[in-house]
Order: sequence, then structure tokens, then C-alpha cells
Amino acid sequence: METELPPRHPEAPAPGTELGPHYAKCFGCGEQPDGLHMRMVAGDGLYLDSTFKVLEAHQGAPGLAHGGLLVCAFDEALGTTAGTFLRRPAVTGKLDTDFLRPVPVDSVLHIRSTLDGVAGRKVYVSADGRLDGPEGPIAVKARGLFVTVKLEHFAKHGRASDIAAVTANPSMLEVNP
Ligand SMILES: CCCCCCCC/C=C\CCCCCCCC(=O)SCCNC(=O)CCNC(=O)[C@H](O)C(C)(C)COP(=O)(O)OP(=O)(O)OC[C@H]1O[C@@H](n2cnc3c(N)ncnc32)[C@H](O)[C@@H]1OP(=O)(O)O
Repeated sequence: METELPPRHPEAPAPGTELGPHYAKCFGCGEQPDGLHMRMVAGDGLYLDSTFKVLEAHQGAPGLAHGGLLVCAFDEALGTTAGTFLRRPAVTGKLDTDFLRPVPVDSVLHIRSTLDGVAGRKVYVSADGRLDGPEGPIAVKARGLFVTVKLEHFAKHGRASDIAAVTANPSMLEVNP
């Protein structure tokens, strides 16, 4: 199937809009105490600009971000990029990461993530993470393949107590089916 560049969904947030968490308990964007607390702003094309401040709890080596946590930040940015511009949930199928520079604790990673194309349910996304500001040197690059799923995917596979909690309180989700 051919890869196409989709139109920006008419209900995608306007350029400059700061996105709320897609799920209140998400490690990447929700209220988890040691989570990444990522903040994301919609761009004027098929991209999002995110920031992630590296905290004490995110260390791998002394004073440096854990590589797996950096991957987590890209997973979050890329998945949200797919979901935001298609207005359909998408889960990570494949995620490839290049670590180009160490990322110190207390630094802020500026991530621009872009929707590059869609082929059926497959969504191709990529991102650059920069240090010292949005024009700074690239520390991490990532490319991902996400797969769109129906909302039933989460109801079928998620822990029953969490599904019950969001059913009782749909405001925990950005999308209220
Ligand atoms: C009204 C709604 C509005 C929404 C608005 C939303 C706003 C914001 C929203 C949301 C933000 C979200 C932010 C999330 C951030 C974090 C994301 C995560 O961490 S997700 C957790 C980790 N990932 C998993 O848990 C997946 C586990 N895997 C699976 O569940 C399945 O394997 C799944 C769904 C990925 C595919 O399974 P199948 O049975 O449904 O489909 P098959 O046929 O296998 O794959 C479909 C196509 O994808 C390719 N594919 C699948 N996995 C692949 C892979 N690893 N590599 C290459 N291709 C792959 C296949 O080859 C196939 O391609 P061919 O159509 O045949 O061309």
C-alpha cells in the first residue's frame, strides 16, 4: 500500500494550542509524580513541539538521563503526533532511536515530532530532540511506526480496574468515546 501524507484533521487542535494530557495517569504527559510531565504544542503543519525537563528521578548514569526514559519521551511525542493529527488512537509498533549526545539532568529536551505519512493503519512518524533551546544541537533522533487501533483495543487489553476508573470518570481521558 502506498504511503500518503494525510490532511491535517479538521478537528486537530489549532496551531499554537497547548495539548492537555491524553490520559491523566500517563507516564509521559499525565500526573505521575516521577513522570515526564511533557508539554506539547500543536504546530501549523503535521508536527508538535514538546518539552521534557530531565529530573533527578530520570537518571541512568550519574547526572545523565537514562536512555530508556529518553525513548519514552519520544514514544509519547510520536504517539501523540499520530493521534492528534489523525484523531485516531495509535499504538507503537516500532521505535528506532539514535542517541547523539548525552542529556544531563536539569536540561530541557525540545522535541519536534512530525507525521511523515500513512499507509492503511500504519503511521510513520519521526522526531528530533534538541538541547539548549529549540534551535540547539540534536541530542536524540527517533523514527517510529505506529498502528491505529479502535478504542476497544484498550478496553480489551487494559487492566480492568483502570478501565473501570476511566469509565466512571471519562474526564481522565482527552477523548471521551
Ligand atoms: C476518536 C479518537 C480520537 C483520538 C485522538 C487522540 C489524541 C491523542 C491520542 C493519543 C496519544 C497517544 C500517545 C501514546 C504514547 C505512547 C504509545 C505507547 O506506548 S503504545 C504501547 C506500546 N505498544 C503496544 O502495546 C502495541 C502492542 N502491539 C499490538 O497491540 C499489535 O501488535 C498492533 C496493534 C500494533 C498490531 O496488531 P494488529 O493485529 O491490530 O494488526 P497487524 O495486522 O499485525 O498490523 C497492522 C499493520 O502494521 C504492521 N506492523 C505491526 N507491527 C509492526 C512492527 N513492529 N514493525 C513493522 N510493521 C508492523 C503490520 O505488518 C501491518 O501492516 P500491513 O497492513 O500488513 O502492511
